Amino acid sequence: MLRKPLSGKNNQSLTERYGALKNLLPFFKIIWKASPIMSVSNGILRIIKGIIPLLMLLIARKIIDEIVLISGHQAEITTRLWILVGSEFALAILSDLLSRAIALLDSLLGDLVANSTSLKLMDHAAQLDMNHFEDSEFYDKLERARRQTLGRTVLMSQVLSQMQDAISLAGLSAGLILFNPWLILLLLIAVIPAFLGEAHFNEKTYSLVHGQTPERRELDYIRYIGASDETAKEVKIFNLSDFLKSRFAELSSKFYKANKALATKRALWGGALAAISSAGYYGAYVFIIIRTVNGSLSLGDLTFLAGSFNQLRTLLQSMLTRFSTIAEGSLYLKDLFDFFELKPEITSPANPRPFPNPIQQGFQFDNVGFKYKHAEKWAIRNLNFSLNAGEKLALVGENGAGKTTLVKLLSRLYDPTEGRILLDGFDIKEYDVLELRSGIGVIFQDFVRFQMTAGNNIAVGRIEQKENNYRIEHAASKSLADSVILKLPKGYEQIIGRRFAEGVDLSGGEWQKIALGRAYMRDAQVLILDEPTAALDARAEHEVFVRFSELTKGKTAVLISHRFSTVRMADRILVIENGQLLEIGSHEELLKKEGRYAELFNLQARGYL
Ligand SMILES: Nc1ncnc2c1ncn2[C@@H]1O[C@H](COP(=O)(O)OP(=O)(O)OP(=O)(O)O)[C@@H](O)[C@H]1O
Repeated sequence: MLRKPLSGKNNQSLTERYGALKNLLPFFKIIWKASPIMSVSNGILRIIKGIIPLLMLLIARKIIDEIVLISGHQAEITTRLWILVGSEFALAILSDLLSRAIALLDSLLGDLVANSTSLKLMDHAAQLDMNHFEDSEFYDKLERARRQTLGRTVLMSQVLSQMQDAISLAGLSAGLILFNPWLILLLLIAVIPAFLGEAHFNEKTYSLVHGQTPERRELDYIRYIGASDETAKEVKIFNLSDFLKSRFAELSSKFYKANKALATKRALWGGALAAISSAGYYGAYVFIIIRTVNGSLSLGDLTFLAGSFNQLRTLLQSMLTRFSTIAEGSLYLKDLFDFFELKPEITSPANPRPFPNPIQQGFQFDNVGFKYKHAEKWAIRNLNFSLNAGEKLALVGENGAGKTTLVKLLSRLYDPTEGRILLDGFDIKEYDVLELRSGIGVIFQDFVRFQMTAGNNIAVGRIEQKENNYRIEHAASKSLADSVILKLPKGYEQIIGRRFAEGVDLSGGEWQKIALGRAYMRDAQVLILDEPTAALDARAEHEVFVRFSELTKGKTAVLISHRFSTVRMADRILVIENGQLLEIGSHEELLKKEGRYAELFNLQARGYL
């Protein structure tokens, strides 16, 4: 849990901030891919919308001058005036329609972009190694990349609006420069201080949020354990609610204080800078009024200039402010692209060897050692043994001895830190990793209780066969899961687990029968069962074993168990201690040897283990 203060990361340098703008290019590629038609239409509509402000001001100027002209001589409205007013009206309607069409396109395109990015995120996360998932920095990256899905939709419309405003800006400034270039200078005085203020505070906000990611994850985690189906039982029994609440309050009040300080500063500075901005605007206004009173400008000119100056000020200010928000948004994009940059290390070779079917010789551990990332001690070291094709091997050892790690290495969830594992004489790295995993079925002791239908919970063993009801039901009957499922109100269609409406929870042993069903469903050449019967009652365990030889018939199998009644069914038993091989042999051989296995076996036989 949290140890360090909520200081946030140090400020980004200017180059780092604006350098992040280069991320906009790949971002626009993503938008383009989401829908080329919508992207183009959006661009065209915004160009048209960008020209309208200038056109409207020019017409307004002509209208005023026409009115002044008429009112001196005649009392009737001229056709020319009607046409001018009509044109302005038409432009106003067009502008409104364009705004709505643009908003619609933005939101549709935004949805498409958010969906495709989320899919890409899921896809990429699925390809990464287990190592990544054990790294807290990875989770921070993933979290930042995920959090910004909505922000990115906003970023897209902001960049497009920026382009649209740039078109309006170019038109209006041209008019202003033609009249008096000094007005542009006043305009800059009006907007630059406000922009610098905004830029500064955006940077501070980003740094604060960026630095708070680990704590925000902790906050989310506390919220989750405070109220979830999986934790409710222990939270109540151990009365953890106050403990969790106080941790939540402590963290959230730190967030509040840090955010409050920044928000207050931002408001104060924002107010002062806005006053400077108004002073610049009114300076220009007074200048124009004096020139009009002098008679150097017509009333139409006054309307045009005051209007265009005001619009330019608003435009520039929003563009500059938006620019720093865009720069900030691009920094978040960097988090997303950083995440996509993470590359898995466990990959298939360019020309993989065909996976043997059937396996001829089996696996061989050749001086295998493995250390988990960030761990000091070796989980497995100097491991030499073979797992012959068709053999049933049991792994025995105390908690933490390295049994599960060995299985993870065999299925290439990790690669050995030293030594190699051979399959039919070749390093398992020479085979296609997906084919290798497809040839191996592992049911872990901490198997996942998917909050899905009972049928799908078994089908995950071979998900491409999820429509094959016969195979699913057959697997369920072999693993004894069928008797559990038939009692459920909706049978195989019943959602199990408590997370969703109508979900029905199962007991630990019932879940285990479902998980065992996955092994039958998988029907792989190599079967690995990690504590397959730990939660089963005596009768169910016995029945599972009666079927076990059928399940593993003709297959290579690895069985991890602390129960010696299970272990003795294996052809050979490997006793592992502190990551090293201690003994290997058949049940009878090891008993005769009177080593560790015999000691543990006799202890259990006498009821001590
Ligand atoms: N993801 C991990 N990161 C760091 N160390 C780990 C990780 N998983 C396991 N270990 C460590 O590696 C060693 C071997 O663990 P492993 O899970 O293989 O033991 P095991 O024999 O399966 O134990 P058990 O009988 O309790 O299931 C232990 O010391 C454990 O703490």
